[in-house]
Parts: sequence; structure tokens; C-alpha cells
Amino acid sequence: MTAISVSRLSKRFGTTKALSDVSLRIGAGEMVALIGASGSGKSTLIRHLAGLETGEGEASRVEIFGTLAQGAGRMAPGAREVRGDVSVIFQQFNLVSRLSVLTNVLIGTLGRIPRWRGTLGLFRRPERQEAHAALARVGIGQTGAQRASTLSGGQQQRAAIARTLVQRARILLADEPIASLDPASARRVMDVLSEVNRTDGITVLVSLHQVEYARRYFARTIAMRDGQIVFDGPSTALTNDFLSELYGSASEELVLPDAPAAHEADRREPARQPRKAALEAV
Ligand SMILES: Nc1ncnc2c1ncn2[C@@H]1O[C@H](COP(=O)(O)OP(=O)(O)OP(=O)(O)O)[C@@H](O)[C@H]1O
Repeated sequence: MTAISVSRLSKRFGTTKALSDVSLRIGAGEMVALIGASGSGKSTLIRHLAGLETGEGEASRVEIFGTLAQGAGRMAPGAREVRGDVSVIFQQFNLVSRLSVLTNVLIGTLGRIPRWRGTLGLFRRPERQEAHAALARVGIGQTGAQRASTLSGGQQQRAAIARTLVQRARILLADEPIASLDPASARRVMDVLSEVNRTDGITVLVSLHQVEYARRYFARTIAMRDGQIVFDGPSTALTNDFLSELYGSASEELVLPDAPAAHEADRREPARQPRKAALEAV
């Protein structure tokens, strides 16, 4: 089953082409890294998948689990329904800082409980239990009563993942979720993302600068440059030489490790053939 299908998606901001005729398909249950130098279009692509932006061009389409979310530059009637299926985590500011951690996680229920109960914060016992269980699953079960502002950066990201679980979203889009974290916190967040992908079959797309994490955690990587997809294939193909060729001087912006790391995901899924796309065009 296809979770995310994008075809001929373009987006211009003034004279900047942020997305240029992007097409891609991500299967249900895949965990995919999205890499690229600053300004290559990663956030813009994620914002379109999340229904926060509309693209351009009569042929442009975004489908989520087969439902048209946007087409020909307009939100489709199915966009609202699709939103419940998609959860987005940003680099920062994912939580309402003055609310408790538990309430932030319970916000994930808002799409499926009556609006009046949500407005009054009248969450029922099973909903609270589900939120507590989600916090425990991401390793911060003891923090529910704390104000969200008291959590560390990595704990905040994990609370946002707990909210995704409570939302029962089938797709998790994470835009640079580890960019502001120290390596140990970043690994914990990545471990949690992998776990929810493996256990719940949630389709996960994560944008990153750090190639090391793409290699370690993801079977498949999509690489962008100047608003185009320039590589879509197995993360094992992302050798430093290959990336230097792909990005030229911009490869300095990608955080390249000294040596390729064997990655766990590769042991679970058969390797896909690398596809260098549109390299000639850039
Ligand atoms: N709202 C906007 N208004 C004007 N230009 C924008 C807007 N959003 C993005 N852009 C431009 O579109 C291009 C792609 O930006 P985008 O944020 O998608 O890149 P990115 O790969 O996510 O970069 P980073 O890794 O730095 O977050 C950039 O040139 C950016 O300046």
C-alpha cells in the first residue's frame, strides 16, 4: 500500500524555486530519511505533505493513503480527513509550554473526541491511560504532571512522538527533529522513531543534515538539491565520495562521518537499487 504519493509538485517563493517537479512514492510502513543542504527544499516538501502549503501546476498532486490531499495547487476536499492521519514534528516548539506534558500528549486525541470535550479539557480515563502509556513507551513515563517547558529538548521531541501515538497517526513527518540535540539525546529520539516504525508500522519520513543518522537508522534515503530529488535509494550507497559528487561544495553542509557505519535497517530489508535522478539536470 502507498502511504505518500507525490507527483509533479513544484513551489516557488518569489524567484526561488523551492520545489521543482518533485515526484516520489513512500510505501506504508517505510522509514525514509530526507537529506540535503540548507535551502534544498526539505522543509518545503514536508510542509506540503503535512497540508500546510499548496503547490503549483495543474499536474501537481499529493495523495495520502490514496486520498487526494491537494491537486493542481488547491487543497482537496479530502485534506481535512488526511490531516488526522499525518503528524508533524518540527525542530522546536512542538509542545504548548505552559500545559502539562500529559495534556500535550492528550492533544493528540482532539481529532477523534467531541469538540466540546476537547475545548474543556475533559479527557476520559481511557484517553488519559493511553497518554500515560504512550509517555512510558517513549521513555518519559514519569514526566506527565510536569509543565512541558521543564522538559529537555530530547524529552520534548519524545513527548511529541507520544502525541503522535495518541493521535493514532499513520504517518509521522519529522522536520530536523534532532538538529538541536546533543548526540546522546539525538540517538534516543531516533531509537524511539525506529521503534514506533517497527512496532506500529507508522510510516516515518525524517529530514536530517547528519548523514551518519541516515545510514544508521534508515534503509532508504531521499536526497534533495535545489528543490529536486537527486538520489532515492539505499542509505548504504551514501558514501562520502558519492555525496561529494552529488553535492559538490554544498556537501560541507551535510555532516559527513569519517567512515561509513553499518546500519540496522539494512539487516531488516533487502537493498534497493540506487537511483540517481535528475543529476544531469542540476
Ligand atoms: N515562506 C518562504 N518564503 C520565502 N522563501 C522561502 C519560504 N520557505 C522556504 N523558502 C525558500 O525556499 C528554499 C527551500 O527552503 P527549505 O526551508 O525548504 O529548505 P531546507 O532544505 O529545509 O533547508 P534547511 O535545512 O536550512 O531547513 C530556500 O531557498 C528558502 O529560502
